[in-house]
Amino acid sequence: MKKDTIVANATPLIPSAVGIVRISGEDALKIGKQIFTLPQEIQERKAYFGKILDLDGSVLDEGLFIYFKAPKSFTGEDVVEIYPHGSVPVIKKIIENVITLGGRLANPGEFTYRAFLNGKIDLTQAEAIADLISAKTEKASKAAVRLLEGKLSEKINSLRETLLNLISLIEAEINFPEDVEEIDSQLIVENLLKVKKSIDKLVGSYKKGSLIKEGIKLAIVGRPNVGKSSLFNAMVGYERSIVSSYQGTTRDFIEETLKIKDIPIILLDTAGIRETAEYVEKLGIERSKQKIEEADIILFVIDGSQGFTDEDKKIYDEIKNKIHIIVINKADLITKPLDIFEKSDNIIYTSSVTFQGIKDLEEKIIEILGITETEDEIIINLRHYTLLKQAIEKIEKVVENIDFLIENKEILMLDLQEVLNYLEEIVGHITTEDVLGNIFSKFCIGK
Ligand SMILES: Nc1nc2c(c(=O)[nH]1)N(C=O)[C@@H](CNc1ccc(C(=O)N[C@@H](CCC(=O)O)C(=O)O)cc1)CN2
Ligand SMILES: Nc1nc2c(ncn2[C@@H]2O[C@H](COP(=O)(O)OP(=O)(O)OP(=O)(O)O)[C@@H](O)[C@H]2O)c(=O)[nH]1
Ligand SMILES: [Mg+2]
Repeated sequence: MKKDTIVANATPLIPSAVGIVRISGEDALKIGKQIFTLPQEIQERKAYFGKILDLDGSVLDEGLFIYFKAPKSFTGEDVVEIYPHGSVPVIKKIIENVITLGGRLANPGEFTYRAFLNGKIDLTQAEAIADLISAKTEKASKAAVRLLEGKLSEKINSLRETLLNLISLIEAEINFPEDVEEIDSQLIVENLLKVKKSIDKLVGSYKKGSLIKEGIKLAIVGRPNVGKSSLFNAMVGYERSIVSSYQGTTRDFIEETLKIKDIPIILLDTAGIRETAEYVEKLGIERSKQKIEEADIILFVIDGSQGFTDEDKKIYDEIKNKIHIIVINKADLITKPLDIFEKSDNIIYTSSVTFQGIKDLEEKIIEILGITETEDEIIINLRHYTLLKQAIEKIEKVVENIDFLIENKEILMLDLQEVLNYLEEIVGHITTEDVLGNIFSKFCIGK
């Protein structure tokens, strides 16, 4: 079946130095030749400078033209790229003309989808492209690039091989019981545990992966007037939140994003929690409590000059089971450390006046999250995480029931096949339309 030829801008439609229009499909070159002045014979993968023509032959712009001959292109199909200046009307006109000449506007993610269908990239690599484009920090882009380079695929493929070997041994025994040695369950268990260990490690990296990708929600919590908003401002670096000596200054929560050691942080200033609040303040306190629920870490702030009051204690009891750091603020007003918490490693003294302790607090946040530098693969994708978890669960069941399964090799086969399927789904050897639709619909046009 002949696939239609698709076209889209590969660069955003905003005024810029240079833009790219990408055409992919069987007619890419035929169409491209009608809208660009080229020599009679052109070579593939060579940049040509020339005029970009309108359909009436008039000149739209001058630019570059590159022809990537199938299958040596991003999509694996014939691809033509036209590089005009980054002028919005020019780019739009080129696309319109390509459509008039028989092309069709690409759906979001369709170039990448074709690269996947044509075996140029696997599913994890396609997902990596989306992650790379949307990465907000260098750490996130590095993790995505490793995925794009196929590092996860390599790992998954080597695990698949181990499973396939096991499956073929068992299959041989089922089909030719006379000719092959009986497999002992020890060997199966050993191999499965080896596979499980690798998967465990990947699964364990997901928390870090999602922190790197999505950021960390940090809520500043405490009773009124302890200096939450002052701390918030000190951390974001400007007077974002209103500070005053009046209790109940912050009514609604306030959110700002910042980076600590290249990790995106969503910092929340909340209303001081107290019981004797009036109506509007009460609404704010309700919101604070809701934000506490959603936060990854709580910065529990007390006023060092007043010590640990009964009111503090009440709030502390509500948050102490969540990951938290105790911030003893207004440290400039005290001369000796408070001896209120027996022995917690998670106490930091800060002052929003002298800025003492702010750096330590930031370091403590990173330490508490356990984000250390590693070169190991990091799972940044929920789909991968879910499938890996399912694979682990199945392996555990098999190991648990190995005595039964070794006597019932057909069932054992099916179980191992199921583990294998989870891994195949990750790289995209087995997929449903739904999964693919879901993945590629998240792309932007032109990708
Ligand atoms: N101009 C331009 N820049 C781009 C892209 C693009 O499509 N066009 N990309 C789009 O995402 C990324 C690069 N991805 C690409 C991947 C493969 C091939 C390619 O031509 N592959 C051939 C030849 C490989 C080779 O010579 O080693 C192949 O795989 O056969 C091109 C771009 C980022 N930069
Ligand atoms: N000396 C000193 N004063 C501080 C410090 N941090 C805050 N303050 C003062 O404490 C008062 C209350 O500060 P805020 O930051 O508004 O307190 P809050 O916890 O946000 O209060 P609510 O929004 O009412 O819950 C203000 O007068 C601040 O100037 C500090 O580290 N040292
Ligand atoms: Mg406040």
